[in-house]
Amino acid sequence: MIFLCFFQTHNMTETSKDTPKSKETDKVIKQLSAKINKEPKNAGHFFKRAQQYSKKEDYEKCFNDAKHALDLDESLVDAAVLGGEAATKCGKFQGAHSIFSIGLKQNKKDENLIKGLKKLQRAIVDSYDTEDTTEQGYNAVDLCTQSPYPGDDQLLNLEKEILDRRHDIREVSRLPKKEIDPDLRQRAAQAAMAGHKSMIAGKFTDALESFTYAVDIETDNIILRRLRAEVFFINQDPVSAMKDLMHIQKPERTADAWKLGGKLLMEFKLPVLAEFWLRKASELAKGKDEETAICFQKVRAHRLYDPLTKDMPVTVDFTMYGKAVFAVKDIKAGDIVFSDAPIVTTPYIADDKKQVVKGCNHCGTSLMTARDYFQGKLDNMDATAKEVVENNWPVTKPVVCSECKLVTYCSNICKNTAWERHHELLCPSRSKATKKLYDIDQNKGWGTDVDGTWKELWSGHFSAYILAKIWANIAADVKLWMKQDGKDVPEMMHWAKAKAPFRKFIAFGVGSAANDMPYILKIMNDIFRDCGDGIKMDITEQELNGRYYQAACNLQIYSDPVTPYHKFYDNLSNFNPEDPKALSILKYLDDKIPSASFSGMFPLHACLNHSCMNNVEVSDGEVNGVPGVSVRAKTDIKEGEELTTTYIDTTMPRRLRRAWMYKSFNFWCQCPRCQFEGDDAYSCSNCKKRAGDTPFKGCGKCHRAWYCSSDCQKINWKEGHKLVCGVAHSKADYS
Ligand SMILES: C[S@@+](CC[C@H](N)C(=O)[O-])C[C@H]1O[C@@H](n2cnc3c(N)ncnc32)[C@H](O)[C@@H]1O
Repeated sequence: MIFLCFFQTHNMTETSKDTPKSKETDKVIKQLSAKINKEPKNAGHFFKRAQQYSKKEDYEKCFNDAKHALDLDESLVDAAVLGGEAATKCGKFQGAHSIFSIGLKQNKKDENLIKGLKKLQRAIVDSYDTEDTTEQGYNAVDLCTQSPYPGDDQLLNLEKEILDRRHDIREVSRLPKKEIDPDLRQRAAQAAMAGHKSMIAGKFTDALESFTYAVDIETDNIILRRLRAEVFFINQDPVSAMKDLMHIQKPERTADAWKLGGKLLMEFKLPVLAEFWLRKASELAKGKDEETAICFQKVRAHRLYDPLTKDMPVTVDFTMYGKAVFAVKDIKAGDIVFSDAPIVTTPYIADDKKQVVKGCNHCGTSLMTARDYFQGKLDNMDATAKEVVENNWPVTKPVVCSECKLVTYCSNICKNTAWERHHELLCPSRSKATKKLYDIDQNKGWGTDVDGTWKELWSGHFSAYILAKIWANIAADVKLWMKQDGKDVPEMMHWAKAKAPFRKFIAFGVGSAANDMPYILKIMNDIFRDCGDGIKMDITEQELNGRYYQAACNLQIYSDPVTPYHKFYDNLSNFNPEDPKALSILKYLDDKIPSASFSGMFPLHACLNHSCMNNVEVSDGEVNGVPGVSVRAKTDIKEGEELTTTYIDTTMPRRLRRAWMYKSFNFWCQCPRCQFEGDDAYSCSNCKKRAGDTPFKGCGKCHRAWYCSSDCQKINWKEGHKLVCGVAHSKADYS
C-alpha cells in the first residue's frame, strides 16, 4: 500500500558536441533507432542505444532507453546501472531509485548498483543544498477557487428563507433619513467614541451599551451598525449582530461588514450564504485579506465534507496547508478511523514488476487465479495438493469487454457500469486514438511518435488512463444531466455539475505536462473531440496540466485486501490440522502474495496531509464490498489533533526526507520531526551554528540531532525534540 510519490517533471537540456566522434555516435544511434522501429521489443537494441546516448551525455534519453530495455528484459542488470546513473545525472531521482531497485532484485550484491545508489543519495542531498531553499511554500488558499457550485443559486434562496424563518433576519430596506436634533447627534457621537474606546479596552458590555445608545439616536448610521454588530458577535449574540448588518445596504457594505456577516452565517450553519458574503468580502479586498480567504475555504470544506464524515470520528477543516483532517473525538492506536472508496481508479503497473494478477478494471477486485499464485508449482504439485487447490480455490469468472476483448472485469455489472462511465469512450476498439492510449499504457508510457520514432510519450508516474477516465466520467455525467433536463445540447450548468466531484482534489506542481508530453495532449484531444451525443471536450494545455497535477498530488496505490488467495487460505483453515490434505498443500504456500494494484483518487483520504511523524497509516481496505483504503491510527490521537499520514519512507534522515518531499510535492516539510531533528553533525540542530573540523555530538538516543553545547541540547529537547526522539517511523514503500 503506497502513496504515489513522484518527482515533478523537469525539463532537461540536451548536450550534443559536434565532433567527429559525436557524429559517429549519432550515426550509430540512427542505425539503432531503425532497428528499434523494426523490433520494438528487442531489449538489446535499447540498451545499446542507451550506451550511445550516455556517450553523448544525453542522460535523459539514456535513462529512457535503459529503463525500457529493463522493462523488456529484467535480467539486464547493466541497463539498471547505466539507466540509474544517467537518471541521477539528469536529476530524475525517482526514476534512478526505481531502476536501481529493479537491478537489485536481480542481484542484491551488485557492486555497481550499490555504488550507483550511494551516488544517488549524494546527488539528492546536494540538490537539496544547492536548490533555492527559501522555505516559502505555496499559499494554499491561492490554489482554491471561490466559484459557486452548480445549484448554489437555489440553495442561496433556501438559506435566505431559513435565516428569515428561523432567526427572523432579512435584508432591511433603507430607513428614511431622520431629522436629528444637533445636541442629540452630539451625544450620539460621544457615545460612539466611548463605545470605540471600550471596545479597544476589551470592555464589551460597556461598548455595547454605548453603541446601542448611539444607534437608537442615529438608526441609519451604517458605521455604528457595523461596530455594534462586531460587539454583538464578540458577545456571542449572532442574531443581533446579523440584524445590524442587514441594516447596511448592500452597496454600502465594506469588506469588513461582508466578512463579519460570513462568519456569523458560518455560526448559523448556512454555508452557501456564508460563502456568498465571504466572496463579496474577498472581491472588495481584492483577494488580499488572508483571513477572509481562509474563512471561505473553511466554510467550503465543512459543507463538502461534513456529509462524508457524518458518522466518523473526524472532520475536514481548512488550514494554512489547505484541507486537513482533524479528530472530533479521542481515537485509540490501532483503530480504523475511516475507509474510503475511489472516485476514479485504474490498474497500476509499478516500474519494477509486471502485473501478473488481473483485477477488475472497474472496481479493483482481485481476479487472482491459482496459477497466478502458484505459477509453475501448479504443474509439479502432487495429486493431493492439486485436488485441494481445485476444490478450494474460489472460482472467479472474469468477463472481458466484448468489443475490445482486452479489458477484464469481475462481473457483468462492472462491465456494464464501466461501459456507461468510461469504457464506451475509451474502449481500445473505438478508434485509433483509444487503441494508441491502451498501447502506450501497456508499454509503460512508450509508443511511436508522429515522426515514427519509438519513444517515451508519457512520463507520468501513474497511468495516463487516470486522466482519460476523469474526462470520460465528466462526459458521461454531462450526458446524464443534459438528458435529465430534456436538452439536446449541454448547458454550462450541466458541465459544472459533471465537473463538481473532481473539484475536491487539490492540484499543485511546477512544469507543464502538456509541453513535456505533446503526443498525449494530441491523443486525448482525438479521443474527446467527439464524446457522442454531440458532446465535445477540448483538452487544453491548462486542462491537461491541471488534471495531471490533481492526479500527482492525490493518487494512492492500493489493492484488494481480500484476494482469492485469502479466501483459499480461509477454506484451508476449515480442514482438520492433521488432515493429510491440508498438510500436502502447506509446502507450496509462499509468503509473497502477488497483487493486482490500482491507483485511485479518494475524496476523504486525499485530505490527509503529510507529516514525518504521522499518526495514521493507510492500508488496503474494503468499502461496500469493494476494494478501497482504510486509514488506521498509528498512535493514540486526541480530539482536535490533526490526522497526518506519510507520503514517503520516514525512516530516511531529515535532509533526505525534506529533499524527497520538496522534489515530489513542492513543499518543505515543517512537521515536528523536521523542526526538531537536524541534518548532520556539522550543524547544531538547535542554534544552527556550524561545526569546524570536529563534528558535534549527536543525541545518544535517536542519533538524528546534533548539538554544539549541552545547553542547546537541553533547549531543543524541551522545545520539541523529546516529542520526536525515538518515535516509530513508517517504512512506507514509495514509488
Ligand atoms: C493529498 S493532498 C492533502 C490535502 C491538501 N492539503 C488539500 O488541500 O487537498 C496533498 C497536498 O497537500 C499539501 N500538503 C500535504 N502535506 C503538507 C505539509 N506537511 N506541508 C505543506 N503542504 C502539505 C501539498 O500541496 C500536497 O501536494
